[in-house]
Amino acid sequence: MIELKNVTRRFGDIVAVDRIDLTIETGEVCVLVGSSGCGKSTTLRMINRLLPHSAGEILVDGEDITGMDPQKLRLNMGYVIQGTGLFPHWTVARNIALVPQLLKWPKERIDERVNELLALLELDPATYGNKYPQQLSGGQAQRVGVARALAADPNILLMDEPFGALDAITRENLQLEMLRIQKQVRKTTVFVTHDIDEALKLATRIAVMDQGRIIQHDTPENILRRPASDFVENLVGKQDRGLKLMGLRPVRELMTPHARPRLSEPGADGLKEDDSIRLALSVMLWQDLPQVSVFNSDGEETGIITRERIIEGGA
Ligand SMILES: Nc1ncnc2c1ncn2[C@@H]1O[C@H](COP(=O)(O)OP(=O)(O)OP(=O)(O)O)[C@@H](O)[C@H]1O
Repeated sequence: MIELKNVTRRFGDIVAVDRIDLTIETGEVCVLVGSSGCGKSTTLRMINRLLPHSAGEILVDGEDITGMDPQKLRLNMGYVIQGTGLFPHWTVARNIALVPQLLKWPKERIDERVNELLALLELDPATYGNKYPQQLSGGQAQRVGVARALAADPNILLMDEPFGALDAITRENLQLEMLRIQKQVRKTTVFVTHDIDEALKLATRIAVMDQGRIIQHDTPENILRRPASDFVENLVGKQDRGLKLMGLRPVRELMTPHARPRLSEPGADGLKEDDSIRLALSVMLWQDLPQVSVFNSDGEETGIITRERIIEGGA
């Protein structure tokens, strides 16, 4: 758990972060969102003590970080930044091995861990382990950055606009990867972005910041349904809130289940129970279908979702 209590950071006369209180529970993904210069990165960098705070208290699992050895603190916090920060003259494998090496893990354990992480990030270890960062695409390099942050299995993951420089498709893929990985590894994560759609997709809770203050800290659903101010309402977009809410809900919630799962033809068309209702609607509109089949993770058809049901209960 991470707790910020009445935390302030000044740069000369500028108050970059202004008396914020924020609690991030273990296993949560807290996304800090807000316009440029509102204090997101400063907040993140105070948590791993890259920046000291000017006032207030920051606690990690109940312990005040001011009294901790900064190196030790950072070894327990993976840090991912935009543009990756990979060492250009080191291979991918050596970059990922950085923290385990600092921790003096035995070589075999490091090799095993590097391969395990490359596989987790869907990069073939034999193909990518010996490449250099400049031989990778932006998306691949960013995956390596995430692998490096996870290398020594830290409890906490700090991510500062990690996908900000990527094209829309790569970005979306990495967001999906991150959701998948988070299901497996459940790290307490603080993620900075200025993209509200990214925040809605990834967060268990969103902290909206403006001018150094946190103006709302809530679940994505509540941020959409009950924005605390005009600022938050404008940030989430007044008009397409209904669609954004549909994006948060899985098909499972509105499907009509079959009495028992049915075996399906290999490659049969349809949606997965975890797909969003927004995706279901999009598929139906695009293919002009009144309903679509829904499949479970074993590939069995478990029900259908209809256009009518979505319109009745979608948002
Ligand atoms: N090292 C520094 N020296 C002086 N002022 C700084 C420094 N770092 C940040 N600031 C100021 O503090 C404020 C908050 O900056 P911060 O980088 O935390 O914002 P941000 O929300 O992360 O913005 P962005 O999305 O543009 O990265 C800004 O006014 C910025 O100019």
